[in-house]
Amino acid sequence: MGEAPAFFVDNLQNGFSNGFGLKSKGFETFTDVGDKTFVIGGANSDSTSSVGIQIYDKSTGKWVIPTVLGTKPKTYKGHSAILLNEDRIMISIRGSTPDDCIWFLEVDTEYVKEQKKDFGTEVVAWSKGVTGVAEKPVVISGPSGVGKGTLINMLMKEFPSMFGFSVSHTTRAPRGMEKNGVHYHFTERNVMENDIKHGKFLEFASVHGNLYGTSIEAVEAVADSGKRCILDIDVQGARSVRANYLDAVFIFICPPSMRELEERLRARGTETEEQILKRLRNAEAEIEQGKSSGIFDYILYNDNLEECYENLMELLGLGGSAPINQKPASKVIDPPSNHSVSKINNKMVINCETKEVGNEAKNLIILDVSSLKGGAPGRTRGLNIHAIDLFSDGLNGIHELS
Ligand SMILES: Nc1nc2c(ncn2[C@@H]2O[C@H](COP(=O)(O)OP(=O)(O)O)[C@@H](O)[C@H]2O)c(=O)[nH]1
Ligand SMILES: Nc1ncnc2c1ncn2[C@@H]1O[C@H](COP(=O)(O)OP(=O)(O)O)[C@@H](O)[C@H]1O
Repeated sequence: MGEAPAFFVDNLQNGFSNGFGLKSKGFETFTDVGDKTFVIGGANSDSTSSVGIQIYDKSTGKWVIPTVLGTKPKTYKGHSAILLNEDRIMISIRGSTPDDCIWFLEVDTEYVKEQKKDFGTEVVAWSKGVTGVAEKPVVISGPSGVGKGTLINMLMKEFPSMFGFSVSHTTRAPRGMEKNGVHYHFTERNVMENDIKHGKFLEFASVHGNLYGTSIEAVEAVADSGKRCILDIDVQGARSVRANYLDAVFIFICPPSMRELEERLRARGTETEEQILKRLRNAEAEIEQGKSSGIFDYILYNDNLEECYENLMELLGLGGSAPINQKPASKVIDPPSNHSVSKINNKMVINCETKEVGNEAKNLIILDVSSLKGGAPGRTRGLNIHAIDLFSDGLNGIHELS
């Protein structure tokens, strides 16, 4: 049995009385979850404004402005909204770019419940909906000077369409050849601390006296491009990723000896004597933890560089003549400005009216949401999408998009 459309944004236009004494500006949707009503949009009638969110608590009769986490939709020209699994609202953005049209606003998921405890406020969290499921990221750790960067560069050079580097944020100063946004996002400590507070980082750590961290966006942007993400992070960061987040392959790179490590660090010539000594002092503890903490799935010794690289490729499934299974970038859909959303069992139906010259077509986009993975603070992956064209003479065809 089908269910009635949950909400059509068009119903609210032209001063529709919303029952809350709130003057509609034409872009809001109202979604009930328990005794709360989530009012999405309408913060600003400017067509390019970002989506505002307010919560009406029916039990207290009060309005609440929640803490909003995650990356929001880039553009906002109105939307349709529908409740999914009682804990998130699926939102399709009108006339947006194809990679930016399906979003989820989590309102009562496990992640949101945890964040509510931390913030002591109402919390909602955005995550972008994408098709496909990303390959496991690769976390590479090891002491300074062991050769992590060298190995990662070799991998990225040989398989440029397969791997993408997670560009970390750091408060340390750039080295001579380092480019902002390529090697690191070089940033001020107060800016980074504020972003950490607002849940934008997957992990962060203080290393050799500076703050380093992986933003959620850095990892997700690589996955969105259909590539496998490589993270070069310290042991503390690897521990956090292991504990909090994702299924990844964890690799620790060990030097053949402390003496060799020192020689490599000095030969690299990028640090002052004081910085080299600090890195060497920290290296002993890092190696100790890397070998014994149970964080890492593999330990590789980087004595001979070529051999170590071969071993790295082997454990990433690239050894010998292994085929390179390049996954296509996630496909997403593009609902036109004139659309609405409804729900039939566990399928979401986006109903699009399109007027082509000499041809009036109705296009249904069916989203199967039964195997969603992930969610805030990253992406909601695994959307299964089918498009159905209905022309005036009936069902014309079904196109599977993913
Ligand atoms: N936790 C964490 N560590 C990072 C991150 N980015 C880099 N690091 C680690 O910070 C340490 C210092 O990195 P860097 O200043 O580039 O010096 P290098 O290791 O001597 O090349 C290394 O152990 C990196 O793996 C990050 O985003 N998070
Ligand atoms: N197996 C190896 N043998 C000799 N030198 C190496 C080896 N691996 C890396 N190096 C050199 O050691 C220095 C440190 O390597 P780098 O990749 O910058 O380390 P990390 O990123 O772990 O700090 C670089 O000058 C690099 O060319």
